[in-house]
Amino acid sequence: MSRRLTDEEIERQLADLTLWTREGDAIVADIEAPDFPAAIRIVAEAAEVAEEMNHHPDIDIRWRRTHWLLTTHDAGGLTQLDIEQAHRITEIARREGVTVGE
Ligand SMILES: C[C@H](O)[C@H](O)[C@H]1CNC2=NC(N)=NC(=O)C2=N1
Repeated sequence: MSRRLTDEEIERQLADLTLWTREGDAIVADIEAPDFPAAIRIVAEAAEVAEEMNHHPDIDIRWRRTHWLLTTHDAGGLTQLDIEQAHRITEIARREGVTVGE
C-alpha cells in the first residue's frame, strides 16, 4: 500500500473524490460542517480511522470549516493509503450532514 502512485493513477482516482483535489505530493479538502460540534465529530471519527490505518491527516479547524491534507510521509508522496483515507473521511462527513457531490 505504500508505493507512490503515478500521476495517472492519482488523476483517475480523484475523479471519484469530489471533495478532494491534488496539491503537489498531497490531496486536500475543505469540509464545511453544519456547526462546530459536527466539525469536531468529523475530526474525532477521522482520528479513529487514522489510528486504525496508522495514517494521519493534517487538519486545520476553524469554527465549522476544516481543511484536510493527506500525504504519505514515509513514501514522500501520495499512496493508496491517502486515497483510501480520503474516501473514509468523505463518508464520515456525509454522515455528519455535509453535502458531498455524487
Ligand atoms: C511510525 C509510524 O508508523 C509512521 O510514522 C506513520 C504514522 N502516520 C503517518 N501518517 C502519514 N500521513 N504518513 C506517514 O508516512 C505516516 N507514518
